[in-house]
Amino acid sequence: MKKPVILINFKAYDTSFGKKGVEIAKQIEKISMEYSTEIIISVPPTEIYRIASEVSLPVFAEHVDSNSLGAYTGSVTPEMVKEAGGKGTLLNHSERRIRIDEIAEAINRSRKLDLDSVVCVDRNELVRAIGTLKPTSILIEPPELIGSGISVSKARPEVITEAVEQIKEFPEVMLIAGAGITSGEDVATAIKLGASGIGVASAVMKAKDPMRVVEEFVRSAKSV
Ligand SMILES: O=C(CO)COP(=O)(O)O
Repeated sequence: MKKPVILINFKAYDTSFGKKGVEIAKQIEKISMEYSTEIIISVPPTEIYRIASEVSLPVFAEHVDSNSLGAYTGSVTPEMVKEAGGKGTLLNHSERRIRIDEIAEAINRSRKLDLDSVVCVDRNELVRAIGTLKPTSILIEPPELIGSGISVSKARPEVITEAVEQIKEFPEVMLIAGAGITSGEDVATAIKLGASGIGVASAVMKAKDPMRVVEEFVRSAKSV
């Protein structure tokens, strides 16, 4: 993962899959190329293969299961994500919590497969505990701000600065921040507060013109 990290989490909006999902991914790819900036997208499991085949962006899973291969109906494992063309995974998103032992197992399996792992945490108290597991990155997101349009950068800047302090114990782990990011200013502020980048969903996936929004985010991230 390269700084500034811009991670767009597709979630499960009506724009997140099928033709619309591919269309948004292609628009994001255009901006990524134009500004020579890596943009990571995390997409639903059904879309990993299709989107990874259509664009050159790093495609992440929004979640993986940590069970081994075998008789586990419905599971999506790191091995499957890798084979589908994925480059990494989100873990423990507020909308998809998993246990700490599952997080540890998923990080280790991902690492062995050369997949990046981004572990979401909802509060500062978890940064150290997750940091010891050495994921590629920790994404801190106060849940009450997710999807609110009120950004963590403006409403809870101390969450970012505290997490940035705590992550210093783990120099190989990046700290990114998200929840309610809607403007270029929100992106720039998060980075100025010490984050290595941002995670975002609704401001892009629900936008009339997602390309314009992504362009504003990338410009702001690069301007810091
Ligand atoms: O959950 C998020 C990204 O993982 C943030 O969501 P919003 O950008 O919609 O607040």
